[in-house]
Amino acid sequence: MRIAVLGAGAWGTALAISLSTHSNSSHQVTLWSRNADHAAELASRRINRRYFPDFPLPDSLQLTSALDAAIEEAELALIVVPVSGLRDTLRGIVACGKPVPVVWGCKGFEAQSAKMPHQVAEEEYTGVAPYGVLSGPSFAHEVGQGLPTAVTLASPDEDFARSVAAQLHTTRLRIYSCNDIVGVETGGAVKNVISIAAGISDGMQFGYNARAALITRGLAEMTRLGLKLGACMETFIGLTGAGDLILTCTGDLSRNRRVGLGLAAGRSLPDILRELGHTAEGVHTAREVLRLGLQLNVEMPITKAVCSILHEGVPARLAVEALLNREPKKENY
Ligand SMILES: NC(=O)C1=CN([C@@H]2O[C@H](COP(=O)(O)OP(=O)(O)OC[C@H]3O[C@@H](n4cnc5c(N)ncnc54)[C@H](O)[C@@H]3O)[C@@H](O)[C@H]2O)C=CC1
Ligand SMILES: O=C(CO)COP(=O)(O)O
Repeated sequence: MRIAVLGAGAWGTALAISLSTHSNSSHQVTLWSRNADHAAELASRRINRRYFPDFPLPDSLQLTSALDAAIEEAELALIVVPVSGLRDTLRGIVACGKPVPVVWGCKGFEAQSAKMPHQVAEEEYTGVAPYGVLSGPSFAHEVGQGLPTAVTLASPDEDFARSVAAQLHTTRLRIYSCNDIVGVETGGAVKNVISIAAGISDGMQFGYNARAALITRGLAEMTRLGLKLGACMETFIGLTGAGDLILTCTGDLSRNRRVGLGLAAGRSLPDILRELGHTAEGVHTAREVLRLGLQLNVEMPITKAVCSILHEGVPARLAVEALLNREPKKENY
C-alpha cells in the first residue's frame, strides 16, 4: 500500500518507521514535514534529530515537504500532527484536489471550539473520502523499536476501519477496529488530562494508592463525558480508554505525565514545555474538556483541578486539597 505520513514529529516518524520496516506486505511510505529544511535534513541525514533522534530512517522511506507530492500517489494518508494542525492539514489535502482516505493520530479537542477531531473532519472532509482515527496505548519510542503494541482504528464507516486496520496490521502493531469514534476520541483526549494529574500526584510523592485512585476516578470522568457525547460504555474499558489512560498515567515516556511531574517540582509551565520540546496535548485540551463538561453538566473534578493548576496559577497542593475536601459521595460513573 502507498501511505503518506503527514507530520514528522515523534509519532509520525515512529509510524513511518514501523510501517516501512515491520509490515509483511510491502508498504511504500512517504513522510511529509511542513518544514522544507527539516524534510531536507531528514532526507540527507536519515535521522530525525529534532523529534525522534534514536532511530535511523529506513532506506525505503521517502521524504518531502511538498504536500501534493506526498499524497499524489497515496492510497492512504496518516495525519500525525497535533490537533491544532488537523483542520489546516485536511484543508491542504482538499486544496491539492486528491481525495485520499485519511486516518489521524492526534489525541485532544480543538482549542476554543472543543470539537473532537472527527467533528473537524465532518466540517472539512465530508464527501471527500472516508476517514478515521488511530488511537490506543502507543508510546512512539516503543513503536519505533518494534516492541509489541495494540491500538484501535475507529471510523463511522466500519468497513473502512476494518479494511485499513487489516492492511496496516503487523506482527508488532496489532490493530483492532471499531465504529465508536466518539468514545475513542473522548478517551484519547481525557487521558492526556488525567495523565497530567497523575504526574502531579507522583511528583508530590502522594504514593501508589493516590495514583490508582486518580486513574480509576479519571476513567469515571472520561466515561461520564463520553456517554453524554454519545459514546459506548465498553469503549472506555478498551485500549483507547483504560488502556491508554493506564499507559500515560504510569509511563514516564508520557509527555503529559512529565508536564505534571514538572508542575509538582514547582517549575513554570512555559519552562516545562520549552524543555519538553514536544506536544503535550493535555495542556490545551484540559480547558476544552472542562468547557464541554460544563456545557453538558458533567462533573469533572480532576479536570477542573488540573485546569486550575495549569491555567489559573493555583498551587498544586491547594488544588489537591480542594479535590480531597469534597463531600463524600456514592461511587458512581
Ligand atoms: N508521541 C507519542 O507517543 C504519541 C503521540 N500521539 C499524538 O500524535 C500527535 C502528534 O504528536 P507527536 O508527533 O508526538 O508530537 P511532536 O511534538 O513530537 O511533533 C509534532 C509535529 O507536528 C508538526 N506540526 C505541528 N503543527 C503542524 C501543522 N499545523 N501542520 C503540519 N505539521 C505540524 C511539528 O512540526 C512536528 O513535526 C499528538 O496529538 C499526540 O497526542 C499519539 C500517540 C502516541
Ligand atoms: O498518547 C500517547 C501514548 O498512547 C502519548 O502520550 P503523551 O502525549 O503523554 O506522551
